[in-house]
Amino acid sequence: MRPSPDKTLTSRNMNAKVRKAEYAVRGELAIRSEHIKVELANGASFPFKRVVGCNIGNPQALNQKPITFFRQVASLVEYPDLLKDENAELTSKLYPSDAIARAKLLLKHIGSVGAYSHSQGIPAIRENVAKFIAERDGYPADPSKIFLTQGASAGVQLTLQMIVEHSQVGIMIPIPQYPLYTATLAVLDANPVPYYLDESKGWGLTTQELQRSFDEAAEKGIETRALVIINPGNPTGQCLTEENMREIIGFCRRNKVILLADEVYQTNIYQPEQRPFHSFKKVLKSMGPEYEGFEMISYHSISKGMIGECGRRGGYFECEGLCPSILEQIYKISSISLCPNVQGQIMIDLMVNPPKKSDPSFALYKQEYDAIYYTLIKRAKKLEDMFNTLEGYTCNSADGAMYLFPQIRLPMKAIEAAKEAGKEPDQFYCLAMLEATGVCMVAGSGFGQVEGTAHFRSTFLPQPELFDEFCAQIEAFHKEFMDKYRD
Ligand SMILES: Cc1ncc(COP(=O)(O)O)c(CN[C@@H]2CONC2=O)c1O
Repeated sequence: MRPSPDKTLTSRNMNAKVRKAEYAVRGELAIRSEHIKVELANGASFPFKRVVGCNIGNPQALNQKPITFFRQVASLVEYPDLLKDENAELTSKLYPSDAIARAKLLLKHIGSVGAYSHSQGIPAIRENVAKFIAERDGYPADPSKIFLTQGASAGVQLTLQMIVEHSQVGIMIPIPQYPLYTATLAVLDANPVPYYLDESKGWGLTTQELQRSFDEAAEKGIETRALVIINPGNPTGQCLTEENMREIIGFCRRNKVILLADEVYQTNIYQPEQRPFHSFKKVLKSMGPEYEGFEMISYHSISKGMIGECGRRGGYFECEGLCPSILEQIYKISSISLCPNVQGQIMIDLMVNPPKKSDPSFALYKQEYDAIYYTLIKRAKKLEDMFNTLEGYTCNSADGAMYLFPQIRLPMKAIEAAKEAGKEPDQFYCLAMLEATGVCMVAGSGFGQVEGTAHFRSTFLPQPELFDEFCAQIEAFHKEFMDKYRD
């Protein structure tokens, strides 16, 4: 397409695949919420005092306190002079001995946080990740098959790039799904192959639905090569049973599909007795030698859990059953970006190797970790219960992750008004909520949903001291909205 007279690059002649990509978590609602923040700061009046960002799982943006030990180590490696003998007396007053020891050990492996590291990630940290995986699962892990990344997002994008050979390749994704996947597939010009989670069964997943989705794609000439499983689910919060996981692995093997196991919420587990987290690595290895060579990639991140160090951009993926030549290609692609940022890698090390019971910092670490964990459980339940009292709402509980995804049944008048405004009904509802309360959600249409249904996703992260106000604002808004559009 010819560029316009004064610009070489325009939205018309840019890469059409990039133009097609959408990421609702930071889409229209998030953009409007940012504008409102500026207007509020400039003295504009709104029927609320503050914007509450429930659109993104970003705990520290909502005043969640970072884990003290992690920040102590991070600050020491950032300014190594604090570790010099001449500063020992001052530093020992400010920092516990195990934080000082950890910082020194890390610097022994790293040299400087300002230096490029190994492109696959610092070997000593990858060894700690492998130890963590082995202890978690009871099966060995190989550091040479672990890649540290700029958040799990970068790992997902890199590995999908490896798999998508041409525009007939299909990648199976859950509906509802986290839009990192559809956005990345759009840029790669690949085919999202949707399989539906069953809301009436707690967002359950059946192999019958997987096979239906796979076969339907095949009939269209799509060559499905991978299956994305998000466990615990985002936006839906469900946690898979071991039996279901074995069935899923069986489906992948029968259909020669690589399993992409997104497990970034593996410690956000709120019913550990009834629905504990099982890694796909553990379940796979428990299925015995006939599954030798099964191809799988598992992802983890420092952005979630009780850590919430989203801005540092740290994550990893573990490769299972991939050809050595593919691992070499993954390394080559990783090396083009030189290395993941070193402070993010350090946070991965701290995530997989936190203070132990015998360490001076363990008591504080456990106290902080548990405090965050139990308040997440409490807020999840409170918000779920509130949603289920609202007219037209039904909301499944969150077994895990950081979100609730209520279905909303809106009056026909509201649906017609949404159509008039050129919006999906749930987007229209969320925009109205934002303008009335300052609470920013993400419409279900941004995650995919059964045709004719409407949902939105809310985090349960607003700080405990504001949570009652937050809930009351939504209740009041919803009543007013339903009265306004009552059929
Ligand atoms: C399922 C899932 N996978 C990967 C990521 C990426 O994490 P990194 O920060 O490690 O790249 C996220 C982030 N969750 C987004 C961000 O906040 N809210 C969300 O839905 C996620 O929810």
